[in-house]
Amino acid sequence: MRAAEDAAFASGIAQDALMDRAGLAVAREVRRLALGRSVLVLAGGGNNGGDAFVCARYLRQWGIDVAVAALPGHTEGAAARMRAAWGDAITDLTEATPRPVVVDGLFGIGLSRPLAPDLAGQLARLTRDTFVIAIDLPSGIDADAGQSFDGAAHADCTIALGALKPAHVTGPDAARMGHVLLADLGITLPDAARTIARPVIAPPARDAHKYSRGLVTVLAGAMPGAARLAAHAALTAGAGYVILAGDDAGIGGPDALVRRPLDDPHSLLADERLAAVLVGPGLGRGDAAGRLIDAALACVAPLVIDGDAISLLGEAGVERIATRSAPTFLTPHGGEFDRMFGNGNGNKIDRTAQAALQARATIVHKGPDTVIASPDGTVTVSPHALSWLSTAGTGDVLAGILAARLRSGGDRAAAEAVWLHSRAARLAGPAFVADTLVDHLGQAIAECR
Ligand SMILES: NC(=O)C1=CN([C@@H]2O[C@H](COP(=O)(O)OP(=O)(O)OC[C@H]3O[C@@H](n4cnc5c(N)ncnc54)[C@H](O)[C@@H]3O)[C@@H](O)[C@H]2O)[C@H](O)CC1
Ligand SMILES: [K+]
Repeated sequence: MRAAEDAAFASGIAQDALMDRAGLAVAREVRRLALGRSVLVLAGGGNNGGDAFVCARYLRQWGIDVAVAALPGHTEGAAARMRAAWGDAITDLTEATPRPVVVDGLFGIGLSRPLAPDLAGQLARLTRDTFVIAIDLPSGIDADAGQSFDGAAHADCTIALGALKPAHVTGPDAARMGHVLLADLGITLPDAARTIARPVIAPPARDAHKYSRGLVTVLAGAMPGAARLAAHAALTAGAGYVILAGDDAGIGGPDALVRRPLDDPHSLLADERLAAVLVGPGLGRGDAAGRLIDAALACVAPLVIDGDAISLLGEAGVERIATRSAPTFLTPHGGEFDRMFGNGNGNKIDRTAQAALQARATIVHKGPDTVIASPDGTVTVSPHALSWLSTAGTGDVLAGILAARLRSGGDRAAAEAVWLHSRAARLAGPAFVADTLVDHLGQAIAECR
């Protein structure tokens, strides 16, 4: 955002004009949301406060009852000019009284440390039992989502200026934003991370057959139920033919699943018609698991690696994955990700993007926020998973959907899979078992027209 602003200034856009756009965009939303109620605008000393003064000026101009409480501000620059242009009463934060609608314009992306306790206390006092609209970010939040500070504000609605920042979509503070709206400032932004959108999934071609739709082989291990669940999800999510390979994989599951023994995994995976191989769900961590992983890594088909397989491969697996000739997809949750890539610094977006480059693989880093990063640098964030998804088996379903989407989804397969999985969870309603997700995949796909 800083770079985009600098480029806009260099191209001749005046800082005052940009601040006016920002403040006006906020004022329009405040007018819409306040519904005639009186408004208290909190203004900080920097540019976030500058936006707040612009907002207050427009609200006053539109006849809305608005008061301003501010921190001491800079004496020059755009923010100081906006403060001067307000030209009306300004109270100290400690003397301000709450109003039904509070606009939080204390700090935005310039925040570099936690709010001082007395300031955090004032902010909490003024935002209790009021409708809070945050300018760019609730004050006290690290915009880069690198860390989570004590004393940060919360909002009912956050108006992100120009672009979503990492904290809007990832990390624990994403839950403090309320409803996030994005205001266009009319400046050019680099092609950075995107949030997920409903994919378009075409029906199979008129002359489609089971192999053109995609042959998927799922390798079963110590807990064959997990592999069966993944295989069932793959069948339902659009694969033409699904093989469930394993010693006792023959119990239960749909009759359309084709069962194969796993006595010779190398020749099983040598089938040139394979659209995808999935290894990991319920694999276990014994010697047999290691041999299956070796066979899977050696095969020339696109490969999805999930669960135990990621943990078993660990750090040493990164290089082995990077040297594969066919595309590889990893679907770790946080713990599995850390086991393979370490739990280094930075937010989830940056860490996942870095890992994708290292492993030359597409990584679906799961959690309440799922980050999908490809080796070509593309990043897609799915910000708000349903917390009901946090049960055993839902990851197996995701891995199966992903394996199924690889043939027709190509580069978009991972985003398609995450969207379908998340949508199926919403359709399943609360308190479902993972198996139930599979029953809702058809409806989720039907929505992707
Ligand atoms: N650049 C522009 O013209 C526009 C920016 N927009 C808005 O500006 C903010 C970012 O503004 P900035 O001045 O860089 O920072 P803040 O207003 O967020 O912070 C001000 C200032 O406060 C100091 N500071 C940092 N942490 C603390 C703390 N914990 N306690 C006290 N003081 C702190 C630090 O010196 C900061 O510089 C952006 O979010 C937008 O709202 C607009 O988009 C329009 C154009
Ligand atoms: K703010």
